Amino acid sequence: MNGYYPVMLQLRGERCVIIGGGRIAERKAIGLMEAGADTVILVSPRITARLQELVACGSLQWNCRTYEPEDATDARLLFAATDDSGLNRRIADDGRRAGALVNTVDGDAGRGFLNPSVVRRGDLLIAVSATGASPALSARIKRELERQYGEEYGYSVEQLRRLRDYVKADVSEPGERETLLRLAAEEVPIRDHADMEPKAWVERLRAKRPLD
Ligand SMILES: C[C@@]1(CC(=O)O)C2=NC(=C\c3[nH]c(c(CCC(=O)O)c3CC(=O)O)Cc3[nH]c(c(CC(=O)O)c3CCC(=O)O)/C=C3\N/C(=C\2)[C@@H](CCC(=O)O)[C@]3(C)CC(=O)O)/[C@H]1CCC(=O)O
Ligand SMILES: NC(=O)c1ccc[n+]([C@@H]2O[C@H](COP(=O)([O-])OP(=O)(O)OC[C@H]3O[C@@H](n4cnc5c(N)ncnc54)[C@H](O)[C@@H]3O)[C@@H](O)[C@H]2O)c1
Repeated sequence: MNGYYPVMLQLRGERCVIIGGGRIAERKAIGLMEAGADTVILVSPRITARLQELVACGSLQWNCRTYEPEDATDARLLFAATDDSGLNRRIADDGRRAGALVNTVDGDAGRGFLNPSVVRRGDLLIAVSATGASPALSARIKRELERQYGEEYGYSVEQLRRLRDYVKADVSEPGERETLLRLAAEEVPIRDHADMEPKAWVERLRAKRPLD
């Protein structure tokens, strides 16, 4: 076991702090925003043009200066994303002392968290990691998954969620609930957008494979 444990973090309302403003900090910032993080703070004397645009439209806060240890205080996630590996190590130590989860972009992968490569299709989120052995392999597998799981999965997962809410409220027998939800998951992706009303869908599933 290499010690890595995958989780899905809910970042709404959580303070995410990125130290550095280069190409890699930009990728981390965009990944946070795609996840719906609403409190993202950049600390760097220089930032990329794309990051400047995001600051200008109010999506990110930018503290235009070099790192100070106080930046690590109260961060839920802290990214040490400068081009100075000694500094990245100090940032990571400060962050851990302050109780933050820390990502270090330059290879100090033994502690803290790593970013996986991500495919998003609405509420379907597929994350791939080679846990530092090969980011290039993670990116390649992501491209393969993007082809296999197209945009239609976004709509499908939305419908599956509605169906599940309906079934949880309306089907009391646990075995029947599980069978219906498993059969529905096997039907996706849904290409025909007609009649995905949960009630009608359940009726069709029951007709397709009658339940005891
Ligand atoms: C998945 C992804 C997510 C993201 O960054 O958000 C990510 N790297 C991506 C791409 C990528 N990064 C690099 C290449 C060039 C090929 C190569 O070097 O292999 C490519 C390929 C490309 O660009 O296609 C270079 C690189 N990466 C790290 C170092 C430092 C080191 O290890 O020493 C260096 C060397 C720098 C140098 O040479 O100086 C370190 C890390 N990169 C990680 C994640 C973590 C491990 C995840 C894993 O193993 O799965 C980890 C440990 C820490 C972290 O950053 O969390 C993102 C995919 C984006 C996508 O989805 O398309
Ligand atoms: N994780 C990955 O996927 C990955 C991929 C390639 C490279 N890297 C590593 O990431 C590092 C950063 O790469 P980059 O392309 O973003 O570099 P870059 O040179 O474009 O950016 C470095 C940033 O750090 C900022 N910085 C420097 N000193 C600072 C300080 N004291 N306080 C605050 N900010 C400071 C600079 O202003 C700049 O914005 C590289 O050195 C490399 O080791 C990681």
